[in-house]
Amino acid sequence: MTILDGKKVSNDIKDEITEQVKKMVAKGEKVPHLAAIIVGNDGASLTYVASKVRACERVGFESTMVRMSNTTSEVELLDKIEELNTNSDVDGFIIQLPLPPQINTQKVLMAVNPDKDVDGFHPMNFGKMALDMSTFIPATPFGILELLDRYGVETKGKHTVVIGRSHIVGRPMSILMGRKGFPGNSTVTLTHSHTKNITQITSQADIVISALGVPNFLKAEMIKDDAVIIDVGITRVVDETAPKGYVITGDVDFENVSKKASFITPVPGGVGPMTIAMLLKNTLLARERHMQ
Ligand SMILES: Nc1nc(=O)c2c([nH]1)NC[C@@H]1CN(c3ccc(C(=O)N[C@@H](CCC(=O)O)C(=O)O)cc3)C=[N+]21
Repeated sequence: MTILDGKKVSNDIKDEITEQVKKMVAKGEKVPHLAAIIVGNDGASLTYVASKVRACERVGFESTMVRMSNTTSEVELLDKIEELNTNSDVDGFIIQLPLPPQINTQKVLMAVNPDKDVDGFHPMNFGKMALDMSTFIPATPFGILELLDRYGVETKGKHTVVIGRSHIVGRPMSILMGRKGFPGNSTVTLTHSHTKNITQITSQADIVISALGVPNFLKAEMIKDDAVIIDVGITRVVDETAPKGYVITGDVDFENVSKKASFITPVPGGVGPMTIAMLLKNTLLARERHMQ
C-alpha cells in the first residue's frame, strides 16, 4: 500500500511555483495576485481562506482577502465582484463557498470574469473543461489528477466510481476521469444519494473517489483488493481530547481500508493541501495568460 502524500506533493508544487515567481521577479514582471472573498464567519471557511493567503505568501504571490459580513446582500457582493473583475492588478479571485442563504450562488459565480475564475466554477470554464478545451480546472479535481499523475497511478481502462455529485468535486471529477488522455480514459460511474446498492458498485471499482462528507462512510467491505482510494471528505468531528476540540475526518475508514488498498490518500494531508497548491497553479496560469 502506498500513501498518496498530498502534503509532500503540494510542497513540491509550491517549490516549483516559487522558482517560477523568482524568475518573474528577476525579469521585472509583476507577480501573480490572488484575491479571495469570504462572506460571513464560518470557522472552517476562515481557516481555508487563511491557508490560501499563507500559501500565496510562501510562493511570493500577492494576495488580498476581502471579508464581508454575514448579512451582505447579493447586490453588495456583485459590486465587489465587479470591482475585482475590473481591477487589472488582480489576476484571479475566488469566492469562498458556501455563501449565506440570501445570496444566489449560481448567479454570483456567473458574475466572475471567466479569465479570472481560478476556481473554474463559471459555467463557461466548466463547459470548456467538459469539452477538453484548455481552462481553469476546479482546484480539488485538478489536485486529484495531479496526485494520480505524480504517483503514476494507471487510470486508463479502469473503472472509477465517484461518490457525490457536488458542483465543485464529484461532478467535475466524473467528467475529468472519463476524458481522453492521462489521467483519464477511465470508465466512470457517478453515484449519489439516490444510488441503490452502493456497495455493489464500489466493490467493482478500481478507483474510488469519495466526496460525500460523511465520516468513515467507506468501509473495507465496500472495496475490492488493491483498489485506489481518494478521500475528499473533510468533516470536523468534535473531540474534546483533541487540541483544537475537533479532528478532521475523511469519508474513508482509513485504518481498515488502507490494509486492502493499493494507493490511498490520508485525511488530513491528502487532497486538501493539493487543492491549495492547484489554486496557486491556476493563479500563475491566469497571470501568464494576462501577459499574452
Ligand atoms: N470557492 C471555493 N473554492 C474552494 O476550493 C473551496 C471552497 N470554496 N469552499 C470549501 C472547499 C474546501 N476546501 C479545502 C481546501 C483546503 C483544505 C485543506 O488544506 N485541508 C487540510 C486540513 C485543514 C484543516 O486543518 O482544517 C488537509 O486536508 O490536510 C481543505 C478543504 C476548499 N474549498
